[in-house]
Amino acid sequence: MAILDLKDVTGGYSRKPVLHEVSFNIQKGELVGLIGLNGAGKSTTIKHIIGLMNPQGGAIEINGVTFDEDAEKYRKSFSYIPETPILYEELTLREHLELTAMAYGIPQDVFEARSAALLKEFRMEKRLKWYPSHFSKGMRQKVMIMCAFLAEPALYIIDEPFVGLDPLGIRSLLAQLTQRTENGASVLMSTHVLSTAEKHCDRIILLHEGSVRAHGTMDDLRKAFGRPEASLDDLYIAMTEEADYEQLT
Ligand SMILES: Nc1ncnc2c1ncn2[C@@H]1O[C@H](COP(=O)(O)OP(=O)(O)OP(=O)(O)O)[C@@H](O)[C@H]1O
Repeated sequence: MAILDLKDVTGGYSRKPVLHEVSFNIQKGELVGLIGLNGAGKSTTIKHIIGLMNPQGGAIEINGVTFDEDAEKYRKSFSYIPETPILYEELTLREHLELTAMAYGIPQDVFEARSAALLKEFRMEKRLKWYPSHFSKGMRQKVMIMCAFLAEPALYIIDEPFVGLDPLGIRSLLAQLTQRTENGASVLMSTHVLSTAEKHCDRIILLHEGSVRAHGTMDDLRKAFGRPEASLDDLYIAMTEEADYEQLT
């Protein structure tokens, strides 16, 4: 059974859909990249998956359950790292972590062990008593990442994680993702950093104007585009040029 399964998802902010019958799935242990131009519909897809928006058509299942069938079970099956960190200005870093542990019902001893490891990995041990107003952009993002990783759910949903992080932060994030997928967790990650996506993703979904244009492993995509040597960068550009050409004809 797929951990995440989207079937013909149509949806948007008004009657006019932004997503057109989007279908893909993610299996256990897979890291899948969601790639597309600005405005292609990546964040909108993610908002539907996390239950923030309701599909106008089609269905989304996480671990075999839709949001409407069992919202609590659905929510506890994933962690979400948003593109723009959302923090509580009146809570310290430690309190953010504690609140997350409470929300996911993580026992105190497990919480202590997991948070200590994450604080070390993301070099934030000395910031436990800090409030978000004192954090840099990258530090704010690290708080969100650490909170998401505390829970150890079946699925991580990550919206453009690389932009605000320094190279050590990126390395730590990728190390955590690798370790977690090796342990059977699944990841959906949207990003514009195509070289990283190409190197680390098991499969790629190319989204264009709200539709899935192509999906599969790098080899599948190279075959689909008839470009055996192409990088993801090349394929991405080919996809947009092809789409522009279709619009002209
Ligand atoms: N809150 C909103 N209200 C109305 N339309 C929106 C809203 N957010 C996004 N859209 C529209 O939905 C479409 C898809 O946007 P979305 O944010 O999903 O793209 P994206 O692929 O995540 O882009 P980016 O790479 O720029 O983050 C765009 O046409 C955008 O204008």
